[in-house]
Amino acid sequence: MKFSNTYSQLDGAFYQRISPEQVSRPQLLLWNDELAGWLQLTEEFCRDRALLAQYFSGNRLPDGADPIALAYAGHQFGSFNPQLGDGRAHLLGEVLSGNGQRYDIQLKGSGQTLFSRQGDGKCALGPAVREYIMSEAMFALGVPTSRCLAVVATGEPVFRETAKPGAVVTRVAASHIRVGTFEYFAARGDLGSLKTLADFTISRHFPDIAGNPELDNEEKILHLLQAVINKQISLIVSWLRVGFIHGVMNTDNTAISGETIDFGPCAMMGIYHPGTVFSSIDTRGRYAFGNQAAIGQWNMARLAEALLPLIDAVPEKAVARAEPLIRQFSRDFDLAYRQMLANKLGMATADEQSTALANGLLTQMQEQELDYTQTFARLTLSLKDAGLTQQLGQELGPWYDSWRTLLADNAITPARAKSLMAQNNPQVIPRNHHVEAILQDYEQNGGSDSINDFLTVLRSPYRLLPQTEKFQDLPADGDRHYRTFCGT
Ligand SMILES: Nc1ncnc2c1ncn2[C@@H]1O[C@H](COP(=O)(O)OP(=O)(O)OP(=O)(O)O)[C@@H](O)[C@H]1O
Ligand SMILES: [Mg+2]
Repeated sequence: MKFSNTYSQLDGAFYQRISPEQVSRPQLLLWNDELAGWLQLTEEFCRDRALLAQYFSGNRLPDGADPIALAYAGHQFGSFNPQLGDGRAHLLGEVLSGNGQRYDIQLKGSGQTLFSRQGDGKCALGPAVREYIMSEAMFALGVPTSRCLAVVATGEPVFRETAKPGAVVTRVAASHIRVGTFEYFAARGDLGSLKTLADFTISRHFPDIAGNPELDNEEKILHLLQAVINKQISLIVSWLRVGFIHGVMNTDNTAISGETIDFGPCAMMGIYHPGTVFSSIDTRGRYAFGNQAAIGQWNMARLAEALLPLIDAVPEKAVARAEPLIRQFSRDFDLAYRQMLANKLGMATADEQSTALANGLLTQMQEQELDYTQTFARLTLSLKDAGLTQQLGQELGPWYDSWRTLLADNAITPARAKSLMAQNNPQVIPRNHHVEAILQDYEQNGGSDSINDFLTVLRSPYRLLPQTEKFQDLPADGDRHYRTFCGT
């Protein structure tokens, strides 16, 4: 593993330098070969599973690692907490992929840090495996996301309501800079660090801004804000495309890189309803499926606020420059969202008719309590299947005919529509009941026979494999009783 660390070269205000805690009996449960290859880890490094268990439990540091726990703040359910930070995570360092992209390698569940507050610094096995499964599924679905390289069981219990087996999960992300990282320095009035962070972020994630000689320093900050907003818009539109509910879109869980991060209470929507919430602590539905765009905008407003001192020394002037970008979020989101829905219905561009048609379908899905993924998947297949055409014609009534008519009116052949739809409508999502069954196996038996089959299916979400059917049945209760937890 060849580290090339940059964040740990920043000054001590940004992190605590601290090693992971030792664990007693590390055992490598999951190892992501494909990701290891992408990160250019050598075969020799990956061969010895006992050694990998030592490295990715935190027991032994790979050469060149420089472990740190990052400082950050964040708005949690709307309330500001000035001091969060990695309370159970250690960033080992950064590595470069074959195409020169830089990735953080971070252990989570690896022990207490300065930022642990009341927490034990640990992670239970269930949430670690959930993070692995969900992030692999999201990656295969084409959604920007952090990924997992390994899950190592620690051989030690962690105490939640009851004793549970413990684990360390290794996360790989373009960086771990969060909206909350900016808020941390802004709230302290530490403008020097805020500026350092902005420069670091621009050169790491948005080199085009850094290298643009036409921009002065203040304009660079505005461009940074716009670039982060654009990434959030694409991210949330992809979540909505596949029916993903993040569940805890706090600003400390909003990565500047535009990747999905923190899979704690996330879930997939089955039956379409914009009000769908599974997280047990989200009692008011702040992070409901259909609220995610508005929350994305709210989070970007918090980022803008944190950046204000770098935009203009006079607060009113800074606000006047940043505010239009936040306002524009809704319009840009709406455009991207309508485009995504048009694509899901086989049309390359959105117009009033495609939007009206899509809204009609969503309303009908809500009223008839239809499964979101299955409905779009069946519509896709129906373009080449007369039996399914007839079935859907009956189930969806006049809507189905008006869809086919609109395609025909726009001279879109069924074959062309199908090929676009097949790229936008997954046949497979990580269904909540299957994810839970596997997590239960891990918690009770230390492993699961079916995880490899499940991962194989999840890694080809746009194709039906022989094993697919086994994992795509709908939950008996329509997930009406399903609840998720933060996993802390
Ligand atoms: N068991 C724990 N011990 C110490 N700190 C914890 C623990 N669980 C969560 N925290 C801290 O509480 C805050 C919010 O937790 P949250 O569940 O959003 O994050 P997380 O799942 O630990 O990490 P991440 O956002 O990096 O995926 C973070 O500062 C996190 O480090
Ligand atoms: Mg978090």
